[in-house]
Amino acid sequence: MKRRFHKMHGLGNDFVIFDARETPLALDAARARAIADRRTGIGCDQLILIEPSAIADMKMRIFNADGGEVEACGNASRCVALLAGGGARIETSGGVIGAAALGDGATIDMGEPRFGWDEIPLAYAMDSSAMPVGWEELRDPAAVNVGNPHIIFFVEDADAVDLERLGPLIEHDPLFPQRVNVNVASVEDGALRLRVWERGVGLTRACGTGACATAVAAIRRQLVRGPVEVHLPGGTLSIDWEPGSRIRMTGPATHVFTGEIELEALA
Ligand SMILES: N[C@@H](CCC[C@H](N)C(=O)O)C(=O)O
Repeated sequence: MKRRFHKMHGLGNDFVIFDARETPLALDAARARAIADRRTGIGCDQLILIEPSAIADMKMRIFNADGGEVEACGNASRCVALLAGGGARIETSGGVIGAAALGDGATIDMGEPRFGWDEIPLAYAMDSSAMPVGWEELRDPAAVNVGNPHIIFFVEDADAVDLERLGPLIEHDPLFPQRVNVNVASVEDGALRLRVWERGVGLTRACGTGACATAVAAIRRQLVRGPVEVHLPGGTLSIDWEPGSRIRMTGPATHVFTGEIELEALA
């Protein structure tokens, strides 16, 4: 049977989105990998499955290109908000988030960040706001869970970091029992320049949860004040947060095309 999908992106972080609210769709890791494969499948950074929810307007399930199911995706949340139109409460395995579509983008209430070492999670106890660890020139990071786990390094020049080499080393370090998304950021004129090595994908054009985690870590260190603009290779997000409150992320979402795929032909 052919299934309809939407190809969408948020700042170049791209998705294949299936609406499975009426007709269930079985997606395992092998099938997710086959669809995400840019040579033989449709190609995307993440696969998104919209399902019915008992506690919100809909449920969003997220699969990385490596087939692993994960808890949160900021850029996909804006795309799903655009598809839903208007406002929606979206259940994810990282928590319920609130979405409001606005023209060609959306504002998302991404919930409260978590800082406990066991909430990130880290393998052993330490202060997640100033971690006494380092990998080559990347030192003194902070870790934040915004539904999914992130580590953030503040550096002089984010563009100068060899993230393609260091990203996978850090992602797979035993300090992170669930692996981790790796962010390198520099402060520029009260804004943040950010590059992200995403867990289960690699370098992406943008990462919404990475922008949220980095803004929160930078505000906690008093490097910037919210709302802060976060400049990623694919474009800019605005992130607002103050200690004790929920994170708000605003940015664009783009519908590229609607297609059909014969799932049985894959994997
Ligand atoms: N691209 C996303 C994050 C997707 C999940 C991430 N790779 C993880 O494994 O946690 C975003 O925009 O937030």
